[in-house]
Amino acid sequence: MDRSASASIPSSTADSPLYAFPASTFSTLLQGKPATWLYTTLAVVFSLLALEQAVYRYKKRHLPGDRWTIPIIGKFADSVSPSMEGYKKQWDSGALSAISVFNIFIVMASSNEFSRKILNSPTYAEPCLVHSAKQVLRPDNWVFLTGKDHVEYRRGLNTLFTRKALGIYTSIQETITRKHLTQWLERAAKDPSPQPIMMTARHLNIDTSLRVFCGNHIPEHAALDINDKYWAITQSLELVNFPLALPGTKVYKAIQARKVALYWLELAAEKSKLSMANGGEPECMLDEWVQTLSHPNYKGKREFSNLEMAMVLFSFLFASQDAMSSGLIYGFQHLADHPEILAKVREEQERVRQGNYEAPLTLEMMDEMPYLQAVVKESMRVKPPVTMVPYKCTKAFPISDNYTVPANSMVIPSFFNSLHDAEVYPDPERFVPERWLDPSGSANANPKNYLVFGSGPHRCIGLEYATMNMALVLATAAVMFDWEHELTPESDKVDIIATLFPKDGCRLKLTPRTYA
Ligand code: HEM
Repeated sequence: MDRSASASIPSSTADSPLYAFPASTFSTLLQGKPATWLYTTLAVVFSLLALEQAVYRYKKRHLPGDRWTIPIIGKFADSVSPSMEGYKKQWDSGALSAISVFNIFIVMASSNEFSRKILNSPTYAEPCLVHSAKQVLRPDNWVFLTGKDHVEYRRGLNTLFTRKALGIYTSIQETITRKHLTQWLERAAKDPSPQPIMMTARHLNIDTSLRVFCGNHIPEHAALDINDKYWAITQSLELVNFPLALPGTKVYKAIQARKVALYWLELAAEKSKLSMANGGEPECMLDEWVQTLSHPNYKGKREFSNLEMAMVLFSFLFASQDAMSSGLIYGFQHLADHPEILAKVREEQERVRQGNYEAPLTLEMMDEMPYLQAVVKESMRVKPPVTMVPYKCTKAFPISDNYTVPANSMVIPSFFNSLHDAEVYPDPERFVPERWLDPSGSANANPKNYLVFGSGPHRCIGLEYATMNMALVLATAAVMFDWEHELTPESDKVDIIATLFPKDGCRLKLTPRTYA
C-alpha cells in the first residue's frame, strides 16, 4: 500500500512530553522574583527547548543520528523534499537510527532483520499511514483496523483475490490495456517525438483498476472524472501537509476527490447487487464479492453495505494507484535500457502466443511466462515502488538486546537495503532477471529479503493482482510496439511522490511493430 513515506507525521503519534511542563515549575519561576513577563516567557521557552533536547537524547540513547535535534521542527526540512540520497545516508548510518520531526521521535530500521521484526510484531507496532491518510480515506475505513478486527475483516476480503477471481480480472485487464496502448500508438503517430509516460501510465492503471473493481457498473464519464481528480489524492500524500483541510489546501482537494470516487463506487456496489440478484454472471470484483456474500455457505457472516464496499474498493485504489504506476513506469524504463532483456521477453511471447499476437492473454498463458515474471520481480527489486512504511509503537518495543523503542515513537521499516543486499543479490544495482530463474540461486533461497510487498499481517493483499497486471501490460506492449528511451540528465534521478518515479517521467518514443 502507498504507505510509502518517511518522516511523515501521524496524527495519533503526537507524543507531547514538552507540553507536560509541570505547572508547579512555572509558578516557582514567578515566586519572589522581580521577573517581568518577558523574563518568565524566556525562561519557559528556554526550559522547553532544553527539555526537548534532553528527551530526544534520552530516547535516542546510543543510536546513530544527530546529537541535537533542530528546535521544534527537527528534520522537517528534509522530509519536505525527500531524496533517495538523503534516505540512503540515513539507512547506511546504522541498522537502527534516530531522527525527530516536530517532536515525533522516529526510529528508522534499515536491516532485513529489524524491518521484518517491526512488520511481524503486531503486539508492539501497527501501521500508521501518512498524516493525511485518515482525512482522505475517512477514519472509518477498514485499513485503520488493528489486531483481531483487522485479521477478521481482511480474511473476508481474501475471496477477492482467489485464482478464479484473478482469471476474471485478466480478461478485463487485457481489454483495457489494449485500448490504452492503442491510444498511445495513435498519439505517437501524430507526434513521434519521445513523450513522458508518467501520466498516461497512471491513467492506464486507474482505468484498469476501476474496470476490474466495478466492470460496467461505473459509467465511462465517471471513470474519467475519477482519473482526473485522483492526482489531487496523490499530491496530498506528501510527507508533511498543512494540518487543517482548509479550502485550497492539498488535503481539502483530496477529500473532494474522494467524495466523487466514493459516490460512484457506492452506486456501482448497488448496481452489482441488483445485477447478481437478477442472475447475472460475475464480471468484476464487485460481482465476485456480491456472489460470495449471497452464497448459502456465507449465511450468518458479516454483511457489507454499499458504502462499506465502496470504501474497501477506494482503499484498494488508494493502496495501488501510485505503487502500480511506479512499478509499471520503471518496468518500461528497465526494459528500454536493456534491449537484450526485452528481446528475451519477446522470444517468450512468441513461444507462448505461437504467432497469434491478437489473442487475449489468459492466466494459464501467463503461467507459462517465467522470464516475464522474473523481469517484473527484478524491476521492483531494483526500484521498489514502496521503499518504507511508517509504523507506530503502541508500547515500548524491545527491538534488540540493547535498544527499546519508546512507546508512541514511530518506527519505519525500510526495504531498500534488504532488496539491495549484495550477498543475496550480487551486483545489486544491476537489472538481472536471470537471478530469479535459478531455483537454488541466492535470490530464491532468501525470500525473506524480498520485501517489495511488506511482510506479516499487513502484507499487501493485492500482490498477485499487481504483479500480474504489470506483467500483462509489459507483455502486451512488447508485442504491440518498440519503445526507445530518451535519456535525459534526470532519467536516473528519483522523484519521491509517495512512491518512486524517474524524475523526467520516463520519456519514450513508440513505434508500432508489424507482423507479416
Ligand atoms: C506494485 C504494486 C504494489 C506494491 C509495491 C504494494 C506494496 C504494498 C506494501 C509495501 C504494503 C504494506 C505492507 C506491510 O505493512 O507489511 C501494502 C499494503 C496494502 N496493499 Fe499493496 N502494493 C501494491 C499494489 C496493491 C494493489 C493492486 C492492491 C489492491 C488491489 C493493494 C492493496 C493493499 C492493501 C489493502 C494494503 C494494506 C493491507 C493491510 O493493512 O492489511 N496493493 N502494499
